[in-house]
Amino acid sequence: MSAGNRKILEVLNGRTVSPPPIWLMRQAGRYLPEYRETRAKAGSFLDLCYTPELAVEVTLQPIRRYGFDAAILFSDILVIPDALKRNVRFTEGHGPQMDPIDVDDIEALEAGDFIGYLAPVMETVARLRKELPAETTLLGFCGAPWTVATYMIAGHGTPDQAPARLFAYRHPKAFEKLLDMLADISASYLVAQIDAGADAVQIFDSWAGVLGEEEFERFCIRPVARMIRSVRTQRPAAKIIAFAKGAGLLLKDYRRKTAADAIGLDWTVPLSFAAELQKEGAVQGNLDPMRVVAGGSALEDGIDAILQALGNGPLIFNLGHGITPQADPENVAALVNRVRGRR
Ligand SMILES: Cc1c2[nH]c(c1CCC(=O)O)Cc1[nH]c(c(CCC(=O)O)c1C)Cc1[nH]c(c(CCC(=O)O)c1C)Cc1[nH]c(c(C)c1CCC(=O)O)C2
Repeated sequence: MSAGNRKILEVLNGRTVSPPPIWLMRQAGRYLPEYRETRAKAGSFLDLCYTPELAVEVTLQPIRRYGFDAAILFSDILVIPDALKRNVRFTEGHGPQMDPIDVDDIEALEAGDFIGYLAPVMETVARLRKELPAETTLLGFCGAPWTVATYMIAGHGTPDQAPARLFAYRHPKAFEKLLDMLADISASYLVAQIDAGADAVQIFDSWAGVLGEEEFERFCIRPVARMIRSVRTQRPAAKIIAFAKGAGLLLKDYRRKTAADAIGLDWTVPLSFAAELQKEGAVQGNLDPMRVVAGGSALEDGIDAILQALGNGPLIFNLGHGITPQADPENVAALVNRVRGRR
């Protein structure tokens, strides 16, 4: 089977595939016992990301179990600040942490040989492309500049990204410089993943939803548009999914101005609006991850509503955000079967 038969690439080329192809954000993760087993063998979470043998194994686990149409490289969006020497660490129960960046640090920030530093990630991508079934699309990814910057500024996750919003108002020049730098190195990082064998890439802007209209334009649309232009200048055939969680009505602008091949939708996007967005190109989403935890009719009704509203256009079936550790693996099997029409 040639790459031309990979269903997700079909959809990214604007075609309708029926039933729609499916993968899940965070499909490799703690809800799977085999993930927890491999995770226990790695030292830290970053060791797992930087050990190709283990990263390949956890990427393949959900493909073996469910036969998803895409595998997503196992890594994290915070490998970029890690490569920028921000001392990133993941401690049990605390989420990610790193040294918070200030104005002077931004002036001094140098990309250095970040691609060399991230060579294990590219090796994971290359090994995956060799090991995956021919019909499975391999997705690379990175964080969008705004979302990565929120962690770099606070030094950890926060409920509303107040530290980054405040920093952006107080130090607009330094903040813009940080976003531009992240856009440029993230574009190079995506190009390196494509060269290593990724068929398409997704840009995660998980914190887009905390911004006002003007800030969304400056901090999300502008840098992501810059990244996509840069990737396409270097690799004209690149296929790109952009996921701006919580962007709501602003998704129309987001699609037009970034020119992404598909836009990811979270579960708060009304299906009638999603159908309107779909008239302008492919969409991905948008089942509430809690429906997968609930199972039963909550799961079935959620799936059916999406298929009914979006199944007759270019759709990549997905969740509206990552699957959570509480999800029952049996419910994921039921989800895949129902989307594929094996009720
Ligand atoms: C914001 C963000 C991060 N990482 C990511 C985002 C954007 C998407 C989103 O919003 O979910 C993206 C990400 N993180 C991970 C992947 C792997 C690929 C996949 O299966 O989707 C991807 C695509 C693995 C991971 N990244 C992380 C885990 C869990 C850590 C573990 O297994 O010990 C996994 C499987 C850790 C992580 N990494 C991050 C946080 C906030 C956390 C801690 C929260 C948590 O524990 O769930 C940053």
